[in-house]
Amino acid sequence: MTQNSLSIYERLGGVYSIAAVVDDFIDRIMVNPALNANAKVDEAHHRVSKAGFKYLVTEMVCWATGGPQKYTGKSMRESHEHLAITEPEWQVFLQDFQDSLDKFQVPQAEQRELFAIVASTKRDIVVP
Ligand code: HEM
Repeated sequence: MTQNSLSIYERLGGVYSIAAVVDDFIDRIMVNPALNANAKVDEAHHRVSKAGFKYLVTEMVCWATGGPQKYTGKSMRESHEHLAITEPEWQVFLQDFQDSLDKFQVPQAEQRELFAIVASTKRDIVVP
């Protein structure tokens, strides 16, 4: 199998690597004052357990990158529409994501693919 035929899940190093990045990323966003300035986000971030949140996001990223996991949480629209997330909040979220990917030295090609996956969910998450 050549390098290019590996799924992005495999190129990232599978569940252990993905879970480590998600762990760091969720630690950033759950305490980010710019995101918690949205009262609905702040309420939800303090209601849900960090461990459960990390579990669901890890499951989803593994599934979305071609891993064997199945995502068992709610749809992106269902889990975010009550939060009224704005474009500026989305940009703050993306910067935290960038910082986590850089910290773990995820290569540029994989970063581009991950940002494309994230972008594909935007219309279900950000208010128009
Ligand atoms: C690609 C982008 C995103 C992904 C993949 C994602 C993923 C998830 C997942 C898997 C859940 C749990 C769903 C469930 O409970 O079954 C969730 C909930 C949540 N997300 Fe996101 N999310 C994204 C963007 C955002 C943004 C930009 C924010 C803003 C800070 C945010 C804040 C939250 C909050 C606060 C919850 C808990 C909602 C509640 O239980 O009331 N998410 N997200």
